Amino acid sequence: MKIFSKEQIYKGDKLTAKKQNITSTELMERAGTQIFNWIHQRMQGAQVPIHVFCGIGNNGGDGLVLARQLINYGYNVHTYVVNCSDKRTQDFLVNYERIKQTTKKWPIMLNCKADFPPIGPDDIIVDAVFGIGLNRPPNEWVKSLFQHFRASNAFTLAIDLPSGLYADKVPEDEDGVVWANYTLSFQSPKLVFFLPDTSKYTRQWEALDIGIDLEFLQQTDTEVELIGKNEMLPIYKPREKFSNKGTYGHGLLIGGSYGKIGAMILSGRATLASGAGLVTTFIPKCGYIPMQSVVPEAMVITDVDDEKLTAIKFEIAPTAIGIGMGMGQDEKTQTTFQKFLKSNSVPLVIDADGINLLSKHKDDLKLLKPQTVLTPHPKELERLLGKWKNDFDKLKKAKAFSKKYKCIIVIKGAHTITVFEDKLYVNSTGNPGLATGGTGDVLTGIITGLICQGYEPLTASLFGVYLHGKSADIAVEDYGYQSLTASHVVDYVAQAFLDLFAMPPAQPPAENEEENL
Ligand SMILES: NC(=O)C1=CN([C@@H]2O[C@H](COP(=O)(O)OP(=O)(O)OC[C@H]3O[C@@H](n4cnc5c(N)ncnc54)[C@H](OP(=O)(O)O)[C@@H]3O)[C@@H](O)[C@H]2O)[C@H](O)CC1
Ligand SMILES: [K+]
Repeated sequence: MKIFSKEQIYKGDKLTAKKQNITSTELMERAGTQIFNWIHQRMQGAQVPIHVFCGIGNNGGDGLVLARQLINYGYNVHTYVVNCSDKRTQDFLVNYERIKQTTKKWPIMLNCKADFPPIGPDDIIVDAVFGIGLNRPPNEWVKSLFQHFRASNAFTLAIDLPSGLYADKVPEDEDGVVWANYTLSFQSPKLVFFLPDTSKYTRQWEALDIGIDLEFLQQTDTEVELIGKNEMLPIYKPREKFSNKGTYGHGLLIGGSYGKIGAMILSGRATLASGAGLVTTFIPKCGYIPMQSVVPEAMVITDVDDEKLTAIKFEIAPTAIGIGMGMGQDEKTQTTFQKFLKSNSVPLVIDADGINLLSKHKDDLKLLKPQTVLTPHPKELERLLGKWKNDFDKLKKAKAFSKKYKCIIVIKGAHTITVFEDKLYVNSTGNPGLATGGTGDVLTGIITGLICQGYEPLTASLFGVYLHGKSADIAVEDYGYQSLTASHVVDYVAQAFLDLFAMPPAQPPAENEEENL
């Protein structure tokens, strides 16, 4: 799913009105009606007090459309105008008139703290104060209003995005933002829903289709894309009938050190589970017996050293290599890693200590071949890029780094973001159960296995991240967040593949349909 910038959203609105020969007021009516339908479907007329707080722009206009429709359907509605500026947009004014003609209970003007209404914990707040038009921090009294929302503990539904949250930067003061339970966003979600600094402002979100011009949606290239099943299904490569293990590539995993052979076992198992034809692991001697015993499918080449890697040498011709898992940062390991980078021409995934060694010896970064995949967690990324001011700064630095070294950066996190040059791919699968040792080793194994099967490194990264998160999402149903381990994630990769083709559960026939059976 594309994630549009706010400039693109404004452009899409204009174009839609023009092409569909409708006014912007009609588009607002559509937007407000979609929100109304969403609420009405869930509330079915329940008389819970609904407080609709409208700003003075088009987000406020959406709120007024919603409030009018709720009133028409007999809901218990209280409408407020948060009078934070003397300006009014045209469509706000149209809908302000319309609501005044609908009910004698006119919207209440809020001008200062003394005007705030009481809000009960079982009431509902609709936040339509600011949308994508926010361009400066809210006034002090408006901030207090947002804190009043939060203190009420009422369910808060934000329209388009939580007020006080910018579409494209991190707010300075978290008290100046609405903390929403749910956000109904028009046409596509906003990037801020997925970033560690800003995702806390909405627990859940949903995108509502307001009929923006299809051609515009299809043809506009966005900087950000949300990756889900719909994006992954078309790239899936089916297994051929007349194929053999050679068809699906030979994955080589290099890493491990005394006490960290488990990382390599997990990676090895994951490379196999993702479909590689053959897997070889290159590990220190101490790992030979455990690896052969636990992963009988994998072949093993050992270093001359018992406990660490000192001389990476092999005579096989791998299709893809994953390196760095549990590898340690010994000086001798650094020397052989650098030598390896100089001579290697096989597609490469670098993880963990591989990344740490690159961060310590930044000159080695120029040895990376184009489309090398790096899979850092936030600390490893910081070592690589230096400190950042906030998430937008982090992404800017990551894009510059990716362009400089032509590499793919998989920034691991609650929503893993894969960065390649100027593009950002936000993953939609995964859960907090993945916050446990070894899951990163599994991810590296999966991505390496996918490259072995002919997926381009970028596609393999996106698909690998998606499958890894999906495995965890399925596994968590059986193991719960606390007990989920990296081994479970490997065990459930199969389910993640199968889920790509799972049919949605059949709906029971509607009553009148049943009669016709
Ligand atoms: N396709 C769609 O997504 C549609 C979205 N709609 C809704 O429209 C809003 C965007 O509406 P807009 O009027 O552009 O912006 P806002 O409502 O967010 O803000 C209105 C104006 O408020 C001023 N402003 C900005 N920051 C502050 C502040 N801190 N304090 C006071 N006032 C502020 C600013 O104007 P200025 O001239 O004063 O700078 C804003 O322009 C979108 O989010 C959707 O909800 C459409 O209804 C349908 C299509
Ligand atoms: K809002």
